[in-house]
Amino acid sequence: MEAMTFVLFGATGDLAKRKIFPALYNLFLDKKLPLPISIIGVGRGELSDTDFQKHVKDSLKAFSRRSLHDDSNLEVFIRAFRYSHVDAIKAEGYKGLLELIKQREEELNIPENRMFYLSVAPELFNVIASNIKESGLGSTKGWKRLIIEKPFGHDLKSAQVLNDKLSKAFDEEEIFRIDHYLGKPMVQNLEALGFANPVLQALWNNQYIANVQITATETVGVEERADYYDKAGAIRDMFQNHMLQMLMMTAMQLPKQISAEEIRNEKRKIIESLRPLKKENVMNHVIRGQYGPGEIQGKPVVGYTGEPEVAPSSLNDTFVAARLYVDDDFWRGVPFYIRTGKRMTEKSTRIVIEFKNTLKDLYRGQEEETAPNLLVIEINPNESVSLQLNSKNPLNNGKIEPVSVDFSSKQEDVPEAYERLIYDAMRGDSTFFAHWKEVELSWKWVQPILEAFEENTIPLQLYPSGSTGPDASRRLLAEEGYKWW
Ligand SMILES: NC(=O)C1=CN([C@@H]2O[C@H](COP(=O)(O)OP(=O)(O)OC[C@H]3O[C@@H](n4cnc5c(N)ncnc54)[C@H](OP(=O)(O)O)[C@@H]3O)[C@@H](O)[C@H]2O)C=CC1
Ligand SMILES: O=C1O[C@H](COP(=O)(O)O)[C@@H](O)[C@H](O)[C@H]1O
Repeated sequence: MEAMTFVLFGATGDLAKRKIFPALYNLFLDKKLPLPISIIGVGRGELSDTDFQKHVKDSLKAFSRRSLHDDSNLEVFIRAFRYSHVDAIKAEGYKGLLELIKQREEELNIPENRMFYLSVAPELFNVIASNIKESGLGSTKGWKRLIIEKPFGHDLKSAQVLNDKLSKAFDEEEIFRIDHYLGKPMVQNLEALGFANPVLQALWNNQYIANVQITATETVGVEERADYYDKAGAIRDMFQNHMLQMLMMTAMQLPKQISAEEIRNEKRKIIESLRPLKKENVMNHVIRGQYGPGEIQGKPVVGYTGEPEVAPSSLNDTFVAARLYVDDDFWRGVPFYIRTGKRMTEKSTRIVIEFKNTLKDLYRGQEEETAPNLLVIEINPNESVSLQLNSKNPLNNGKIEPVSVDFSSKQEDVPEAYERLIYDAMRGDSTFFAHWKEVELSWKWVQPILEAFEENTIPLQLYPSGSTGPDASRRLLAEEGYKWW
């Protein structure tokens, strides 16, 4: 991998501390960081390089997946860090930043390859990108790349405006839009599951699959993020990005070759084939929920509107379930059910493929009913792939019962999503980053839902904290004779 300068805007922030520094450090330990490397943190606070290096070290102590005990390497890693005190919205500060970048490039004898990571509030994305361009930071003899965090826009229009502005400073292939779900090992594994197994490949269509269920539930509530979350809701926070990305990854077809471009093309075809929703139809396909008071792990918790900094009258969605259809030749007629919510019974991200139960009638009249075959892909916190089959149980009078065959072994010490994604961006591999077209089409698809929620034309279903969500979400599946797995 080529040597580079890694400029981190928002270096004193929460994400940098919890995810980005630990990711860089673990890449360093795995010898996946190009050395020497120049890492420059940017923030408005007045920190010396030594203060900043201490801040990085403290973050690693608190959040690295590998401990720092007896780590003689640590000092080598920490010495790569410098700090630049810049108000990123003011153009004048960039002169000093450029000088520091150049000085370090010379000292370390590294080429002008520059990675700019914007771990700052989204309102700053376009002003920083434009300042990078105008100040000459982006005029390099090597390459330049931009990593940006979510949220990418607040709706279709704002996302388009933001993209237009970013594209004045960076080309599409230079922009790496992080969706951390695409860095999860099991989401990345979807590609191999579908493409490297002819058995599954043959069954991956509407002839054999009855429905697909994609779930991401959490036990946590809004935490300290009410300011952002109350304007975003589950629809923008999880559904428009992570959930639709998982849908695309699950439904895409085998590309002609495995490359970033081909895979992203296949994903795009899926989002293009999603049956559009009309605003007046949203209530038939989408459930909007909000958590009320309840219990999480035996402890009482307040409802959403009782959370600090949430207005008592807030109608914000903390739960969304929806039924979608991919109207292409492979998936026509197969419902995709998606649900995501906070303050639910368990933390679980999983994809369940329910196969058609074509042999159900064979056992009718014998007081037995076969369960459908299920392919269960556990993404978080467990990582596993299992297949539910039917088999006679000799310990129960030979009755047919579902058995689960597990194909995975728990891997210890797996790199975290941020490690994988930062490593990919450093190599220039954009396979697991969201292309602008995917983002735009996702916003386009959810836009009628945003409007229906805004206009309050669909009921807000309250569910108790610690439950599996509103009853209406179960009815959504029951209408077609299914249930959530
Ligand atoms: N935290 C998380 O778990 C997640 C965060 N994200 C996204 O990541 C981004 C960062 O989030 P997070 O770290 O939580 O935010 P924080 O508020 O914790 O940090 C913001 C950072 O931006 C810096 N900053 C703010 N204004 C300026 C400015 N004018 N010039 C230079 N630096 C500035 C702050 O430094 P200073 O005050 O010193 O200037 C601080 O380092 C956001 O886009 C967020 O949506 C996405 C997923 C999860
Ligand atoms: O992006 C986000 O994701 C987290 C859930 O991520 P996970 O990796 O723990 O499944 C969610 O809590 C947060 O609200 C959202 O912004």
